[in-house]
Amino acid sequence: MVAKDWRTLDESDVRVRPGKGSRPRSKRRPKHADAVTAMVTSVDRGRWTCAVDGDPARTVTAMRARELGRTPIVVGDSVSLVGDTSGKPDTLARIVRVAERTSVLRRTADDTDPYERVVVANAKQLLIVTALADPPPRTGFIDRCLVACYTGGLQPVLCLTKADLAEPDEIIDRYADLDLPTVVTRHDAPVTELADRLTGHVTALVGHSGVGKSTLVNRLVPDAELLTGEVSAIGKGKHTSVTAIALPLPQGGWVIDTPGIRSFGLAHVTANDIVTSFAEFAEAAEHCPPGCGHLGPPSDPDCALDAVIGEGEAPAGRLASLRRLLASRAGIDAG
Ligand SMILES: Nc1nc2c(ncn2[C@@H]2O[C@H](COP(=O)(O)OP(=O)(O)OP(=O)(O)O)[C@@H](O)[C@H]2O)c(=O)[nH]1
Ligand SMILES: [Zn+2]
Repeated sequence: MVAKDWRTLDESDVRVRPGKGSRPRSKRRPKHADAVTAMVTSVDRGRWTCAVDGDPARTVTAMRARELGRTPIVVGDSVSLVGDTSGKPDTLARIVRVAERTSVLRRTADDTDPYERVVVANAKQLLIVTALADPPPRTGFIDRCLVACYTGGLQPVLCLTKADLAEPDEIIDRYADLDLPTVVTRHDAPVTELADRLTGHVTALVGHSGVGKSTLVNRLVPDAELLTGEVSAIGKGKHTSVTAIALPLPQGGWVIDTPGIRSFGLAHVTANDIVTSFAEFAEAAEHCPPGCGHLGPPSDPDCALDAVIGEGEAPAGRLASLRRLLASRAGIDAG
């Protein structure tokens, strides 16, 4: 992946306040020299649960310090805490700083919220959970998740569940040109391969209802139901839907479940943002006409990406895959 300036991804609200992400925060640091670092594991209106030093055994409830104003703080954020960081019952620490994010996932805007807010920060990977049958795979969903990964700075991993019901070959072939790591699971076989891929990392999980995501989470995280239940109970019945929660893996690392997320927001993503993630095409795209959608003829007849294939610098399937992703984004724009 081509290096990007992730500072510009700091804001969850992409439609307004576009310049705020570059405001230096370092000024405040000396004031809180005694702060401890923690990872946000869940959010509930005005209260953030944080794992000190990323240790799931040391959780602290915190509020946002006044000086941060309305700075968004989401699951996965790395924060600095001051005040009572003991984590004892009825204590409250203060979040005084949010570190620059290394990756972001945004949820789509909807009727209740016109902005594509960041819901997960700093995840290294996104596990895209798709059933091979019952429900059948939705490739459009996978494609949009891939775009969210490539433009948000995450490594996508495809997880194909219910392999006892259907063969994975067709879907694996479809993504062959994207070098997409793929894990195939079934409820009657161990999840060792998947666990190995997740251990030691922070991985967000996404999948449609019924694909077997909860089944997987419960096998990967022994106390998952308990942990998720506790968080959901906090804001019950008060317009609160848990959109993300980090659950600790027994051998280290975290999975961030996203129960409230049906799709990721891509309205801010441009065709060029996607092409930039494909190193072999990024340079050629600079020779395209202004505003090129890179889809090739007939909509973009002068697109320079075809020349890369003509010169044998990339396989045709790779460009076809890239264009499928571009089309999936365009589909989002069309509503
Ligand atoms: N045949 C088969 N069924 C499975 C497998 N994994 C899960 N299921 C079943 O699929 C159904 C849905 O599984 P869940 O884990 O609840 O799916 P989910 O994606 O969490 O769905 P929601 O809870 O609605 O979000 C359940 O009836 C599971 O028993 C599998 O590998 N093979
Ligand atoms: Zn082009």
